[in-house]
Amino acid sequence: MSRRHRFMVVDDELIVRESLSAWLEQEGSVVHKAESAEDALKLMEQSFYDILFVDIKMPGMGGFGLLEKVKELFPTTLVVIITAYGTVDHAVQALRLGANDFLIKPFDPEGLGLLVAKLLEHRRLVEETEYLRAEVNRCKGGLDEIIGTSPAMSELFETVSEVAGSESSILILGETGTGKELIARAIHALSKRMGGPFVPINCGAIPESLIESEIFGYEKGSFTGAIRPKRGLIEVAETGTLFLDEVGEITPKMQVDLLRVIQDRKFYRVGSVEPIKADFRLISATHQDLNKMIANGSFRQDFFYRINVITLRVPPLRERKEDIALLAKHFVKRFAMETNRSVDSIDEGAVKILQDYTWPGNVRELENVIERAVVTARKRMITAESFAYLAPEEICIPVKGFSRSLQSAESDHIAHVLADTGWNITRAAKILEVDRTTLHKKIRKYGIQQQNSKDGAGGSR
Ligand SMILES: Nc1ncnc2c1ncn2[C@@H]1O[C@H](COP(=O)(O)OP(=O)(O)OP(=O)(O)O)[C@@H](O)[C@H]1O
Repeated sequence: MSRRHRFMVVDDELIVRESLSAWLEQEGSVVHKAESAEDALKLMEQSFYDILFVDIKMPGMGGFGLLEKVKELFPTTLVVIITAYGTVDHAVQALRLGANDFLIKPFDPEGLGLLVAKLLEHRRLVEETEYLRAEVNRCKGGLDEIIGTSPAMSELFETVSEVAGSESSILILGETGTGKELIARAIHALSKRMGGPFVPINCGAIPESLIESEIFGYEKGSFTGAIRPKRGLIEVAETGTLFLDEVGEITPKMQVDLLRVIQDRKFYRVGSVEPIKADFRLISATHQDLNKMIANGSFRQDFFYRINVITLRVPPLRERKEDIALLAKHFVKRFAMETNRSVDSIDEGAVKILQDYTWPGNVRELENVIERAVVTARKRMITAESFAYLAPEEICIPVKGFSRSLQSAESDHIAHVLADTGWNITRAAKILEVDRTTLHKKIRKYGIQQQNSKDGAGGSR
C-alpha cells in the first residue's frame, strides 16, 4: 500500500482502544482514537478515515447511531463493528444497517490483518468500478478500439505497445481531436497499472480557483465551503494512471506544485501537513507547441522535462487520408446503432469528399460530421449530398450565406476572435462574453485550430 491508511477506533473502553490501535499501528497506519460516537464525528469532520472500528455499546449516540451517520455523511469510509463474543445478532443487525464487516472480541491479530486488507481491496475495487462506469463505453482500452491502418498510425501503435509497459512519463502531442486521449487510455490498458484507475484531468476546463483542490484534495475547513475532507484526483489515481489533458493550460503555480509531486513522489492535501505517497503513472497531452511556450516564458522547462520522458506524436487526419474511409464507416455503424436509424453504408462519392477535406478538427470533427449525416439521412446509404458543405465551393452547391447554420457562424466568429487576440483565451473569453471553460468547450466542439502565428506567441492564458 502506498499511502498511509487512516483508521479510527471508537470505543469507550480504554483497553480496547489501546490494544486495537497498537495492532493497527504496527502496519504503519495512522490511528486515531475516540471515546464516543460524538467525538468520532468531530474527528471525521476534520479529516478523512479509511476505516472506522466502532463498538456497538457506548453511552450517548452509540455504535448503531454512529454507523448510520457515517453511512449518510461519509459514505466512502468503511465501518467495522466491534462486538463481544456471544452477541452475533448485533453484528447481523449492523451489517443490515450498512456496516462493512464485524470484529469479535477478543481479537485475533492475524484475522484483523486479513480483514483490513480485504476491506481496503474491496474499496479500491468499488472506486475503480465507479470510474469505469463513469467512463461509460467510451473505450474498453487497448489498441483494438483505435481505428487506423495507415503507416503513420501503425507506427504509432507499435511505439505504444513498446512504451506502455514502462513507468516513464509520456507526453502525447497532436492537434485537437486526433485521438490523444484514446492513445493515453490504450497505454494505460496495456500497462502494468491496467488494474488501477485511469483518471483524466482536463487542465483547461477546471477553473483556476478550483484546480488545486480538485487535484490535491483538501481537509475540512481549509477554505470556505470545505465542509468535509475530500480526496483529490491524484489520490483517486492511486495505482493507476493520471492523464493531464491540455497540459499547456496548467497555471505556472500548478506547474511548480506538480513538479514537486513528480520529484518527491508525495503530495499534501490542501490544509494538511501529512504527506501522501504519490503512486501513479503520468501521461500528459497537448495540442500546443510547448517549446514555443517555454521560449516565451509561459511553460517551465524543468516541468517539461519531467512530463516528457517519452514523446508520442499523433498525426493529423489530413496526413493519414487512408484512414478516413475506415473511420467514416466505423462512425456510421456506431451512430446508426446509437440513434436507431437504418443507415448502414456510405458511398464512394461521399468518401471522396471526406478524403479531400482538410479536417482542422481531425477525428472529432469527422465523428461530428458523420453523426449529423446519419441523423439527417433519408436513405440507407449516405451520399455526397450529405457532405456538400465540406466540398470546395467551386465544385459544390454553395452553402454559405443564408443557408449556413448557426453553429458554423459561431465557430467562425470564435476562430476570428481567437486569431485577433493571438489565442489569448482570457481576452477572447472576455470579448465573447463567455467564461474560459465555455470557450474551451466550444474550441473543442468545433475543432478550432490555432494557425501558425507570425510572432510565434502561443499564449494560452
Ligand atoms: N483512431 C480513432 N479511432 C476511433 N475513434 C477515434 C480515433 N481517434 C479519435 N477518435 C475519436 O475522436 C474523438 C476525439 O478523440 P480524443 O478525445 O482522444 O482526441 P484528443 O486528441 O484527446 O482531443 P483534444 O486535443 O481536443 O483533447 C473521440 O470521440 C475519440 O473516440
